[in-house]
Amino acid sequence: MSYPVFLNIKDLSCLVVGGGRVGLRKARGLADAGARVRVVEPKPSETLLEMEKKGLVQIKEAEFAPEDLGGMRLVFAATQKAEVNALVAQEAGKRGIWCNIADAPLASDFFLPALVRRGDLMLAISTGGKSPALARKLRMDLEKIFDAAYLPFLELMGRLREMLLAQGHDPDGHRDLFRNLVEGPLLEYIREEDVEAVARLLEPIAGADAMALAVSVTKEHPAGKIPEIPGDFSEKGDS
Ligand SMILES: C[C@@]1(CC(=O)O)c2cc3[nH]c(cc4nc(cc5[nH]c(cc(n2)[C@H]1CCC(=O)O)[C@@](C)(CC(=O)O)[C@@H]5CCC(=O)O)C(CC(=O)O)=C4CCC(=O)O)c(CCC(=O)O)c3CC(=O)O
Ligand SMILES: NC(=O)C1=CN([C@@H]2O[C@H](COP(=O)(O)OP(=O)(O)OC[C@H]3O[C@@H](n4cnc5c(N)ncnc54)[C@H](O)[C@@H]3O)[C@@H](O)[C@H]2O)C=CC1
Repeated sequence: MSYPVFLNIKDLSCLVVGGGRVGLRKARGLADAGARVRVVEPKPSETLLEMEKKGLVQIKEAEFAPEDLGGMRLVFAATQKAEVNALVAQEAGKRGIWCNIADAPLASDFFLPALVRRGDLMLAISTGGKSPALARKLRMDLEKIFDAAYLPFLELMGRLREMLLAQGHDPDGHRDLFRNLVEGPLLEYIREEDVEAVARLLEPIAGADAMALAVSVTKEHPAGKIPEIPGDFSEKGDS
């Protein structure tokens, strides 16, 4: 039985051993979450070198050596060689560093879910390592249900909550209000980019600011478009 968490890894030093297809995916996810990513890879690909140019990762062009683990908090063993991955895991274990092993789920300290991201909304899917192909398929199914409109929808809910909490705390009153908003037609109006209808729903809370709020949320985040979201590979379809 695993324990799900959302880690704050901003500025955390993370090591990816092996920058092939899998290592690259892990490195990208880490960089998108703001980690300091080092990749140990004797033959870096063009894509990996591009990432280094953009300042997303730092490459050490060499084979893994245990001293690479110095100062690291998370490590990903992602070479195609089982014995190298096992060595990485063993050395990380000695140092108390959490390790993800690409070819040995059961020996890993943690593994990664498939992700649907819509701004701060994040759905994580795990099959406990039984079927990554199923995790990927479910991710694609969920992307259709949780479409781009969820991004402005959640932005708006966040702003309304801020406004109300600034006016004072009233947990009981707020609960009903927020429940009605998330269960009502607001999402549909955002999807249709119907600014007037959104404003009408917001009026009881935002008063004179309702229209400005409705415009800013729908114009800043038009429902039809998903902006580049850190950590979002979901739109790329493939893994
Ligand atoms: C245990 C885990 C460890 C970890 O990496 O954290 C792991 C392990 C392994 N994956 C393997 C294969 C594939 N992995 C994918 C895809 C993803 N794999 C991911 C996670 C995980 N993979 C962790 C468990 C997650 C869970 O299920 O709970 C995802 C969700 C997230 C991510 O990696 O970012 C990402 C989907 C992202 C997306 O698309 O949204 C595909 C799909 C494809 O490419 O089409 C295939 C081929 C099809 C298949 O095998 O199912 C093999 C080789 C098996 C072999 O040799 O045959 C192993 C090793 C083994 O099982 O021994
Ligand atoms: N966890 C996951 O999501 C998945 C895991 N896998 C497993 O992940 C592993 C890697 O798969 P791919 O990325 O497709 O392989 P790949 O062959 O594309 O990449 C492996 C990389 O490791 C590098 N490497 C080899 N020896 C090294 C060393 N001593 N030090 C540093 N780097 C070294 C190679 O130069 C190569 O670039 C395989 O064991 C595979 O079974 C495969 C698919 C998905």
